[in-house]
Amino acid sequence: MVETTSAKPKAATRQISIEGSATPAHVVQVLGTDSVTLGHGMTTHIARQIIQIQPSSAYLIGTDTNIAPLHLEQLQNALVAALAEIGSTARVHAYVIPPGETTKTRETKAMIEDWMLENKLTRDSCILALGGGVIGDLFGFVAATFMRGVPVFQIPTTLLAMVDSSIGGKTAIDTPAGKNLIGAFHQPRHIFMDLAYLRTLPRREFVNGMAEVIKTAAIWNEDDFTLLENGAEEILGLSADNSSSSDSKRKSEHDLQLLIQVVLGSIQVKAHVVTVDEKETGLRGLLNYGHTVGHAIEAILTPELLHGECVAMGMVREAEIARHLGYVNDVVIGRIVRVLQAYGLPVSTEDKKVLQLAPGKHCSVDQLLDIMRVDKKNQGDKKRMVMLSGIGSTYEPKASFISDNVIRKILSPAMEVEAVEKSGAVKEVKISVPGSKSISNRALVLAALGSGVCRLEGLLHSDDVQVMLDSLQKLVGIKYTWEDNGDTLVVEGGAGKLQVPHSEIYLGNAGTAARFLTTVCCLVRAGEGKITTVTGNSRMKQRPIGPLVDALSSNGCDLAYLESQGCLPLAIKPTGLKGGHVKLSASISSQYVSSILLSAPYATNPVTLELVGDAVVSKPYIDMTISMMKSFGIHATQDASNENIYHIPQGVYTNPKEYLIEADASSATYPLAYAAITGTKVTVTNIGANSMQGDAEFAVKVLRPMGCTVEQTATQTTVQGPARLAPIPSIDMETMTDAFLTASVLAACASTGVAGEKGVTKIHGISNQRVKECNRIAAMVEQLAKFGVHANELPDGIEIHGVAGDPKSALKTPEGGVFCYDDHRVAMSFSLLACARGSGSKSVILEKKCVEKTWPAWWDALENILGGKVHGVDLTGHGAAGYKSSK
Ligand SMILES: O=C(O)C1=C[C@@H](OP(=O)(O)O)[C@@H](O)[C@H](O)C1
Ligand SMILES: C=C(OP(=O)(O)O)C(=O)O
Repeated sequence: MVETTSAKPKAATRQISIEGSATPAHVVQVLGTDSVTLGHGMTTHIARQIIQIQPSSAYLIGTDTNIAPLHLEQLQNALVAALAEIGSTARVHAYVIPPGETTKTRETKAMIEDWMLENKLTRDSCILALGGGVIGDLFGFVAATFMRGVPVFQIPTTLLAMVDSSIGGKTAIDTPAGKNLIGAFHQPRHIFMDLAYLRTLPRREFVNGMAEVIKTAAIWNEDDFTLLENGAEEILGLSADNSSSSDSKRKSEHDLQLLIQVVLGSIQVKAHVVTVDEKETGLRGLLNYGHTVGHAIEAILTPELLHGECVAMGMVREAEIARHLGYVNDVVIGRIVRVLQAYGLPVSTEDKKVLQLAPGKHCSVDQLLDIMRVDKKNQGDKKRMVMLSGIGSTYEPKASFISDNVIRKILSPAMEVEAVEKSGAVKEVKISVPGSKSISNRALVLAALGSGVCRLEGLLHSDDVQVMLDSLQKLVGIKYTWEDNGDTLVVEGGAGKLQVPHSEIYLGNAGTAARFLTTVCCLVRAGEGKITTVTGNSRMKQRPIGPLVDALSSNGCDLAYLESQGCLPLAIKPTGLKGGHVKLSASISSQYVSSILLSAPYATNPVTLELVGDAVVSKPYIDMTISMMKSFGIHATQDASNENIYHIPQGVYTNPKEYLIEADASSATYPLAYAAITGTKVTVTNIGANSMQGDAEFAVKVLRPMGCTVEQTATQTTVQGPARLAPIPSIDMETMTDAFLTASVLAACASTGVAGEKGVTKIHGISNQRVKECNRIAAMVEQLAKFGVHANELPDGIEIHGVAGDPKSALKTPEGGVFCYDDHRVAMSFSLLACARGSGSKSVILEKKCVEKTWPAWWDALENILGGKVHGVDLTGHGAAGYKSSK
């Protein structure tokens, strides 16, 4: 592997002062000469420089009808004045075309050329491309071929054109076969980037350019990437139509310096890369990160979606391909996704924004692969794309060859899982599972509320944690940095300082984040008249939060339901939490209890929390909360005479220097169950009896009674599956509710060993699983039936009638595929049942992406570590009606 990371070079740069501008400009070298001037308010300078660098008989400004009314006259006047200053009689012309990619054609090029010929422009003329990427590419290409080539100056007016297309001399037009397929390398004489132009750039266009800035940082420089991660709100505030920033604020020196830092960092990389590899024989190909998939998406979604938006989606997919190939881990994907989302860029073609902007358009995998066939980076029929090896580094110093099979697997919405063939000797597989969702989200709340710096090691990188990180950034204003290639997150706590966020707190379908942060939002005191909106996805808007809201309201907090009673979204006023005696009903979710516990130290008075009503569920999670609060310096205690009463002292969490997050015991149930269901041996190397998670007992309490050989040490768990799984007549899984789905698919394969007799397993204590990511009990009954397994609901659980005899012959093909109800645990559990089917059989698991809630790399782990076989399938298009998504 070629490490391209350490202190990678950027192009040489010097500062100059510009007449009439208070801000010094930066001059960047490309191909050994001063080629880019980046400054603010430089029209006069630009005009004088152009006529000095390139004395000509005529100057033709090429622009479009969007830019012309804003900037053309000013530039024309400046040129005329500059020419007059030196007594030149050179002509100044303008050619204005309609805006947009659709004009970047052979026809427009011919029209411009004919006009130039008619107007007697000669070889000593010069073209000035004033506009975005289309103008730069098109007028650049006109310049490349007019009279065998005339000089061109690039004057980009969009962020995208500044950081990307204006540098490097690529010029082109589009043809029906694809974008930029006909063109030439024609280096500009100079590129003038006047940041004042960005003041008129709409926010969406600004964000469009940020996609390329993010891309460049991702392949080249982690520090630049960190700046983008932490500065999203501020950087977005620099866009023109940002309502919260007035014109005067935008023009402030600090903002301008930040903008210069962001743009300069990016163009220095591009300038360096172009200098090393002008004609793109290797290194320059790295700038195409995200573009192989991105261009294919763009070909379908243009003009509704912009180039940067498509590249953003491409970056995520290409990073996922790198993860599948083992080059990067979840941390990298998490950071890429989070930073793109922070700037409002779409990260998947299923993104709400994409569906709104391009309704009715669909990117089928076959179509995407087909479009990729004409990518310029391809060698013959071999596709190439840029593989990251970390943030700021790439696997090769050029684009890598990737097989269609791999691309299909990552792009497909569904996964086909092959049955696992039993081989003779059992070999042991070792696997470490990702960090605990529950512990990650608690640790983040604690560290953000605490004082001092905390290094969180082993954090989970998944959707649920992502929404927590984003929200804390907004609520507490904390900044993060990553160490050890992203394995450690360094959080500087706010010591209880909180603010009403500028935008809504969106928590997807993360129960922990939604519940924990509802109380944190009540803690906010400053910001009278302002409101925090807490919301989630459509399922989260159905999941109950009423008991928590009731408890907080009775304590003087002001929360209002914005849609349905008892559910998100909520409007929360910054009242602070009064404290004292708080009564709470916790029979639906223990997360309500953890929520109040976590925030209680910051109440005005010490909190006594009394749990009332029916029995409390998921008690191990409450113990986990108390134990973690202790690690952060606050000792909550259970009342000596009433175990339903907790006393929480006031205080501020003291951040431990380091906090190690346990691996996820619920996730560990899947590889362990894989051993159980396939009769193989699996060791989960990072979950053992020492864990504070209830689900860590799954192996001992569920797998062992089912006939597995289980060895559990303090830190790891090994399971050897039996020849036949035995049913468990009755088991209470109240302390490990999330693991009941895993147990259910095992129970489906369990039999008594008596011919023709079905083994029945009854799971109790899990009734609140009806209000999780979906109604999980109903979901299991429905989907098990597709495999020919009968199950029925119990008031507090599920009864499963295992197939009599060998599951290999008894389990049927789940016709229409397994619906996952957008529930990660349904998807992971049924992917195991698919492994247990007869030789050669294949089962389709729809909505494969839902695993990203807690284990984004599950499919990679199933195939690359456990030894399962999976294939990407895209059932949309043919027979799609049968595959309705539950979303
Ligand atoms: O506090 C936590 O981290 C969790 C508590 C449990 O929820 P309930 O208390 O609602 O059962 C569990 O299902 C969830 O995945 C995580
Ligand atoms: C129920 C779950 O999640 P949450 O309640 O945190 O959304 C889960 O992970 O299974």
